Amino acid sequence: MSRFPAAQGWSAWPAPAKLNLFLQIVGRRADGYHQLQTVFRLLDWGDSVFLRPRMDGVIARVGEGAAGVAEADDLLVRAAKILKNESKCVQGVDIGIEKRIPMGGGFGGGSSDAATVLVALNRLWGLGFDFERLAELGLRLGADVPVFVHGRNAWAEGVGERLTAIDLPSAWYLLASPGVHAATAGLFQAPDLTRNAAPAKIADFLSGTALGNAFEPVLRRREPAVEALFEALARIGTPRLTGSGSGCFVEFATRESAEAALAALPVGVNAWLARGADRSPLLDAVESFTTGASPSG
Ligand SMILES: C[C@](O)(CO)[C@H](O)COP(=O)(O)OP(=O)(O)OC[C@H]1O[C@@H](n2ccc(N)nc2=O)[C@H](O)[C@@H]1O
Ligand SMILES: Nc1ncnc2c1ncn2[C@@H]1O[C@H](COP(=O)(O)OP(=O)(O)OP(=O)(O)O)[C@@H](O)[C@H]1O
Repeated sequence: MSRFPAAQGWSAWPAPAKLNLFLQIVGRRADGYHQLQTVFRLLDWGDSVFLRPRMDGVIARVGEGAAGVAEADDLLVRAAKILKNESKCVQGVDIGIEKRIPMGGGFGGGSSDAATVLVALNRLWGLGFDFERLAELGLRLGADVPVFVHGRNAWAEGVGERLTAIDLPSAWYLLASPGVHAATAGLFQAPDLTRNAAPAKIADFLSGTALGNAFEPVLRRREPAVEALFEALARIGTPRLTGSGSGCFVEFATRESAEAALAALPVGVNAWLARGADRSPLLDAVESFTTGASPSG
């Protein structure tokens, strides 16, 4: 039984993971942030966020939360606080999480959790903020939050907030984690990171000429566990890095081919499968909530 049952007022909301199918750095802003070009692919797999509005105005985390993350630092809690401050809403909320997305893996878990809180609480508190406004608030919490708010696969520029929705073919992914935490801020500072790539176009990605990840060579040099994972995955396909790592993935056209690859991996590789989404499952949950049906709890 769920620790957050619908009978006790909880509603359940998906927080999908993402992959960066392509990532390069084309410049730097005056404030030091790097300007990227990337392709975000949303997955039909991720964390589950549980929300229960409360009338006393208190925002509280219930249960364990993300491992090792203090309540005040938790992106779930920070997202709810930002929304409350901006809206002057008098309500509060209890927040629970079932974490599945490994932290620091480049799968965007913390950012997606935050986006789900913004989008779902906007409904539950009846605020009526549009997605643009929610994405702007989300950007204050992290560069990857806006794409999760909009919920569409996207070509992204700027720091990841200038989004152009794109359609991607259906695909299955073998995801793998080497178990090392890649600190995003540290990797952006790496001296051997290529920061001046020639800008690509969406067509370069779609035709398959732009598929690399600028962090991949840096992380493979720094982390023997990442290099070892790449070598293991090369036996079953073409491994790629997501985000600033350390998570890796291999793309397959069908579920059957992904399953066969998973079965062929050496024992000890921490890998699992996920389907690429056409759009975020969060959008479906929000739309069914609007039409009067309660999301599953
Ligand atoms: C690597 C990606 O995951 C690709 O999707 C994102 O660009 C990273 O996004 P994120 O994890 O949300 O990162 P943030 O929490 O916003 O930033 C962490 C730190 O990384 C550095 N940072 C981040 C994004 C960016 N475009 N340039 C940077 O230099 C900054 O020092 C920042 O303080
Ligand atoms: N609810 C949360 N879930 C996960 N991490 C959180 C959360 N709240 C705060 N954090 C912090 O954010 C850090 C990054 O976590 P996250 O899972 O988003 O990493 P990531 O997948 O590498 O992100 P990205 O792909 O956006 O770079 C964690 O190490 C943790 O300290």
